Amino acid sequence: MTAASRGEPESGDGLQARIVVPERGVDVSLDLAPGRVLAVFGPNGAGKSTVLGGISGVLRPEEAYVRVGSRVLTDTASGVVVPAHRRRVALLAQDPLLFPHLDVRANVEFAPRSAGRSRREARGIADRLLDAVDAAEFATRRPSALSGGQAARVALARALAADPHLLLLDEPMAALDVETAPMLRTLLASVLRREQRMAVVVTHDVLDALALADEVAVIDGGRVVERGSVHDVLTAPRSGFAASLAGLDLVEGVATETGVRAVAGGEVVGDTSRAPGPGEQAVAVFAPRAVSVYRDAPHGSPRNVFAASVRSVTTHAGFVTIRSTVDGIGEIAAEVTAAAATELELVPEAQVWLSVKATEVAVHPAAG
Ligand SMILES: Nc1ncnc2c1ncn2[C@@H]1O[C@H](COP(=O)(O)OP(=O)(O)OP(=O)(O)O)[C@@H](O)[C@H]1O
Repeated sequence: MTAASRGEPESGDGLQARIVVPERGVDVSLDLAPGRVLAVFGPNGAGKSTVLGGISGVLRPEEAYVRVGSRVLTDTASGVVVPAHRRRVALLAQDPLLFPHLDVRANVEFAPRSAGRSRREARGIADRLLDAVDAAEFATRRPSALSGGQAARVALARALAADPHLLLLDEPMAALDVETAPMLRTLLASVLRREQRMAVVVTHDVLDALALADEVAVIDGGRVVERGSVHDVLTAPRSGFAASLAGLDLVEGVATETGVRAVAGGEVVGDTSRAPGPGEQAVAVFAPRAVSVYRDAPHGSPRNVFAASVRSVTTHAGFVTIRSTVDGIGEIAAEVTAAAATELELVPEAQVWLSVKATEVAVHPAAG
């Protein structure tokens, strides 16, 4: 069976991967063009690390096809499995896993030396990369004398020293504190851009998508449920998970002539110019700040008016987010100013009315 007959492109310069691990409920196909960065999101246990393991070769899936550029690294159908260390695929996880007995420079020199580079060449590569990740001053230290953020930068330099065709980052910022993470993110963004690296970044932080990625994939329940440019996924999400990343409200259901009939029976009316045909799976998406909150039923005739019960009230930078439950629709978040929240006495269990103008609601096809 050829790659094409399995529905996979046969050649190309980018990444083509299908990872199937039935005992983990994972069946994921991913592709990526050269020089592009993909951010992968998904709930805990969705299968993100399993996919990276399959691509990097540290995991041997039952069924897999991995091609990076013109090299087929795994093809279980024809028995091809290139060992992890010969893939030119670098996997960088939360734990930097530096060699404890080597100093920082020797850690970075290790890959070029193993690839047959001279001592002088390896030294040049290490010094350039340590400089790029702003770690030149630690060159002679042992890993045990580095902070978490310093070790993460050295681990990045070490990964790049192997000149990988593909860089896989598994929550690279997760173990870092709130001051170090933005620094590493900025550094990673400039390194990836400058070196035109193809990379897949698994993350829970939308800032990583904004700073590092060109494209986003959402994995849920072992499947890719949403895929698109960072802009499209964050401005017009099609899954509840992507909507929560983007900070938008999303109501799932089926398309009607005028909007979306939610699973629980209520209807949200909206702009249907990009909607699928009536009866198809659809989502209604709107911004919490487009939701008006009242204590009494509003007058006039906005199309979407819902009686709601406040569940939680949280504040952020002078704005207040009110999450409420609406019968027949589900949970809706509204954002108001702190002044308005005080005036309306918005506290948990308050009974309120929510209204959203139909022109503020985008109706489009639901995710995969
Ligand atoms: N070593 C393992 N052996 C068996 N099952 C595993 C193993 N590692 C993960 N799993 C299971 O495989 C599924 C996918 O896990 P995976 O670690 O890939 O998810 P994830 O999306 O990376 O999650 P997280 O965001 O929590 O890191 C889960 O159901 C998990 O329990």
